[in-house]
Amino acid sequence: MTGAEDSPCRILVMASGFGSNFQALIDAISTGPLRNSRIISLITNRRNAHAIVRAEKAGIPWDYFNLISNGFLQKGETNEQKVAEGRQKYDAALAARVLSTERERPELIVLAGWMHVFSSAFLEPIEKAGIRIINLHPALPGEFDGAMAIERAYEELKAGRLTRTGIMAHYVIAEVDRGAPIIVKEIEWKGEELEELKERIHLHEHELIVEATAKVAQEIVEGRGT
Ligand SMILES: Nc1nc2c(c(=O)[nH]1)N[C@@H](CN(C=O)c1ccc(C(=O)N[C@@H](CCC(=O)O)C(=O)O)cc1)CN2
Ligand SMILES: NCC(=O)N[C@@H]1O[C@H](COP(=O)([O-])[O-])[C@@H](O)[C@H]1O
Repeated sequence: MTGAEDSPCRILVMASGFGSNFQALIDAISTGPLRNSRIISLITNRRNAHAIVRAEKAGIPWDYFNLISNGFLQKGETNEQKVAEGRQKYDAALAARVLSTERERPELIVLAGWMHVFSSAFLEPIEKAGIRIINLHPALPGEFDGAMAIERAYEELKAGRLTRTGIMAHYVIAEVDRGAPIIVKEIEWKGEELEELKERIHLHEHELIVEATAKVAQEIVEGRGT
């Protein structure tokens, strides 16, 4: 890489859990497939997320920012209006945190097991700043949107209503898991139990998230200044 036009794509990863896909991205930067990128930071909404340990081992700055712990919603609140208001305020504050002039600004946000549904309060300011958001989802387009996708697919496979499931990386829009697909991979069921299927799916996910992130990062790097 020579000038600013060839500097690595600045990536912010958001993860809520074990972080094996985050680790796949970290490893891909050092081993080559993601050499066009740099992970500038991790944001997690779960203090016990193992993704934090991975960030610390990799020397990647991380933030913990939680809907309840950071005071946007009372624990156990059931009033729908209060919950909606709290989520909107959290989302707006999270966007402000991402866009703060006190931190390096990302060009791409990768959701790697981020378990919080964004409202427009996050999506709009991020889109206005020209930052793309992509998400890894363990299902095929239009199937099993939302959380627990693999478990729900497994029930359909066992019932004989499906013979395959799949995974995808997609752009993030307000409608959950309905953004334009970037890469889609079908995964045939081999008759295995749920945990074995999950393990096999996760291995495919680790490849797909790197491939999709590298593809979008390259488009960003090549599109700078155009
Ligand atoms: N507006 C969007 N937000 C998010 C998207 C998206 O496509 N549009 N993708 C998700 C990731 N995701 C599936 O890929 C997903 C994650 C979590 C949930 C969910 O129901 N979350 C619950 C809380 C669940 C929990 O804390 O365990 C919630 O937010 O209330 C659905 C889909 C990321 N965000
Ligand atoms: N709807 C979003 C969703 O279900 N994402 C899923 O969370 C897991 C994160 O694993 P990880 O923490 O080991 O990367 C992955 O299976 C990913 O597809």
